Amino acid sequence: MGQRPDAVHVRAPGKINVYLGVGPRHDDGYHSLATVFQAVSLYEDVYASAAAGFTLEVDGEVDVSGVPLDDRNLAMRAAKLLAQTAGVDAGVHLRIRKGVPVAGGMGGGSADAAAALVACDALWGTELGAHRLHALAARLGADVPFALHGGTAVGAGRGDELTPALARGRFDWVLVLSEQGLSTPEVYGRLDQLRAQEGAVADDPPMSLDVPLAVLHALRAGDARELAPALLNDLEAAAVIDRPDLGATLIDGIRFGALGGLVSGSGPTIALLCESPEHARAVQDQLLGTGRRALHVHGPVPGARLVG
Ligand SMILES: C[C@](O)(CO)[C@H](O)COP(=O)(O)OP(=O)(O)OC[C@H]1O[C@@H](n2ccc(N)nc2=O)[C@H](O)[C@@H]1O
Ligand SMILES: Nc1ncnc2c1ncn2[C@@H]1O[C@H](COP(=O)(O)OP(=O)(O)OP(=O)(O)O)[C@@H](O)[C@H]1O
Repeated sequence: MGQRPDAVHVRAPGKINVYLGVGPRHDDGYHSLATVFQAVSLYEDVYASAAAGFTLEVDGEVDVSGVPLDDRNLAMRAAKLLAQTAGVDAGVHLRIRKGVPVAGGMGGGSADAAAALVACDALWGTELGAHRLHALAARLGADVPFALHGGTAVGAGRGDELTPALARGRFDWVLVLSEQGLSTPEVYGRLDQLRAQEGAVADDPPMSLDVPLAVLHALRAGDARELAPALLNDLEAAAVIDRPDLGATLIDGIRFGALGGLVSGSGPTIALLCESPEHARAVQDQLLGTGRRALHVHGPVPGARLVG
């Protein structure tokens, strides 16, 4: 056991799926993925302090009314899973300050879970190490390992089998937020329906599930112009069917000069790729002018980290 602080602060990022290829659905309800995550500069801050039991409070810069405060909360589940696994006989009070939109397709809850793992590991001095923390993260949700990892990474399997991707420089994104969130399982379910309607049948040859070389090359080159035409999200049609306004936002983003754009993860956040910070601010201003909520972020940024 290492030194035990009374309180710790961990920061974890939201993410964009720069590429999201969705393969077949398996019997466990999960789909095989070929995805590229990029962690962006929109953060969840988790403050953990020593306590007898397990308690939680949530506030933030985004609407937090949809966030559960009981055992359904991913951060709470992360703390309890770590305590159980490491045989810790202590509690924690977690305060989550959310900067990532709730149910926005940017992995905010997953970032909370990753941050809670790192925070409780430090608070309790369990020193589990990166490998075992990753294994716990994967049990909490498909996006949680990436929130620990951060940077830019290729995700296979459920999205939890990660390989770091080389990415040079920085990429500037404008995010357009929605007031109403989308449910991740419902969006995956809608994609299955669309595919069934298109006549895809169970004994079709397996879909090819690889991240295109064009995506990896553009990231390696740090070239937003090269990356823009390669952005793709197989969940986009399923998200846009329920939310036609997202299609209009994408069109406006391109009309205002973004190099390209896509729905982030299961949506409804839209991510628009820009060439430079100045370019992103110009696109952001135009979107703000239409009354939309638009933020300028950049990636890649690190995964869940102790602050201070
Ligand atoms: C859309 C993405 O954000 C893209 O990174 C993720 O695939 C979703 O990751 P997540 O929210 O961490 O997902 P989980 O909490 O593990 O699963 C929620 C639900 O999403 C669907 N799901 C998730 C991941 C995956 N590879 N296939 C799926 O079909 C399943 O219906 C699952 O029950
Ligand atoms: N710590 C948490 N923060 C936010 N939502 C949480 C949390 N724990 C559980 N939830 C539940 O999970 C749902 C989706 O949360 P989240 O904000 O992570 O969505 P998301 O960013 O779309 O997820 P992903 O991109 O990983 O699919 C919420 O509507 C809420 O009911």
